[in-house]
Amino acid sequence: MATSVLCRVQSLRKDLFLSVSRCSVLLKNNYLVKSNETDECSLEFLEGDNEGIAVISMNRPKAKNSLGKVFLSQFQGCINNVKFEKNIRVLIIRSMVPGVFCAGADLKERAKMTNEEVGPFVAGLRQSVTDLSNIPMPTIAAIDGYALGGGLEMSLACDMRTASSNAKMGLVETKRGIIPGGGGTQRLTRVVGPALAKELIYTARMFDGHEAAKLGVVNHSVDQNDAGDAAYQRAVELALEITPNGPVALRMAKMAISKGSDVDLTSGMGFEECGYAQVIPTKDRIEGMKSFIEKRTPVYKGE
Ligand SMILES: CC(C)(COP(=O)([O-])OP(=O)([O-])OC[C@H]1O[C@@H](n2cnc3c(N)ncnc32)[C@H](O)[C@@H]1OP(=O)([O-])[O-])[C@@H](O)C(=O)NCCC(=O)NCCSC(=O)C[C@@](C)(O)CC(=O)[O-]
Repeated sequence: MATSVLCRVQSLRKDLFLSVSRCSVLLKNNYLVKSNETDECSLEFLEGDNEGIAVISMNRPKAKNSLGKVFLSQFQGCINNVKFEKNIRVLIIRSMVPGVFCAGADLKERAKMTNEEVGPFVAGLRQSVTDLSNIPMPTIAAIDGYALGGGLEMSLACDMRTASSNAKMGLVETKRGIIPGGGGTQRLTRVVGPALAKELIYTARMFDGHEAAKLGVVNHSVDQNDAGDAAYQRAVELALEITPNGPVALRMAKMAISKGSDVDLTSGMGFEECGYAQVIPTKDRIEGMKSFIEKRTPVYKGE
């Protein structure tokens, strides 16, 4: 069973407050537990066998999860809250809208903006996607449908991606007379290299989940199931391979790989050294060795 949460009581933002105030809430462990199905983005912490996994669910059916002002504000709220969760070891981003992950920029809302408004709005969108990429724990995007423009950019800001066979992905911005603005020019290039990124962006080509795996855009592709959530199920499986491992180690590995990928090898080794220094004083490091010697499963506490 999942516990849905929106945000910490102490950090309620006005827009989130308005959203929360419309739904039934109760206090639990310092969180406002929500049950408002009209929220465009919500955060939940899985329990039982899936404990340690947080899920951001996108749910804006009428506009195919496109990135409008309200959506982005709620998405940012989810990110702001999950990043401080010491007990969360993996974050999954999924859609609750059948057949679509995210349709990118909200083109109808954008059409009403003046030229002066567009630049700052896209800068905010870019920052939200960057905030997602900077979340300290491992992240997985579960792509069970269309992931276009900003939708694919959002998934590229995650550490890993799973996709279903019916997923359709693409940085289609040039078809709309713009360029990727949520980090796609940079992150797709880092994932597949400049030649392929250029081809995909210049052509605005769309590709399915299996093609995406062949191109290296996603880690795993799976045939879609009757429920339409095969990529999400694969993401949970992947998360469950990660959750038993040392939480501090996971975060330090992410930091070293992410920061190291942007610099030369020698500088990258510096990030590895910094990350390693953080795990040395942890109780989890001792537990890792002790459990091996005692021939039992380690119990990590993130300390
Ligand atoms: C996703 C499919 C294939 C589904 O295709 P479909 O299943 O045939 O559904 P549909 O096209 O009938 O869409 C259903 C409803 O969702 C709406 N809708 C759907 N997408 C959007 C959208 N983006 N913005 C606003 N509304 C959208 C659409 O207008 C329609 O509303 P209705 O006509 O029923 O009132 C199709 O709808 C589609 O092609 N959508 C547009 C995809 C697209 O071009 N996205 C923008 C990319 S540019 C970008 O993301 C820019 C960025 C982020 O990098 C930088 C920046 O912010 O500028």
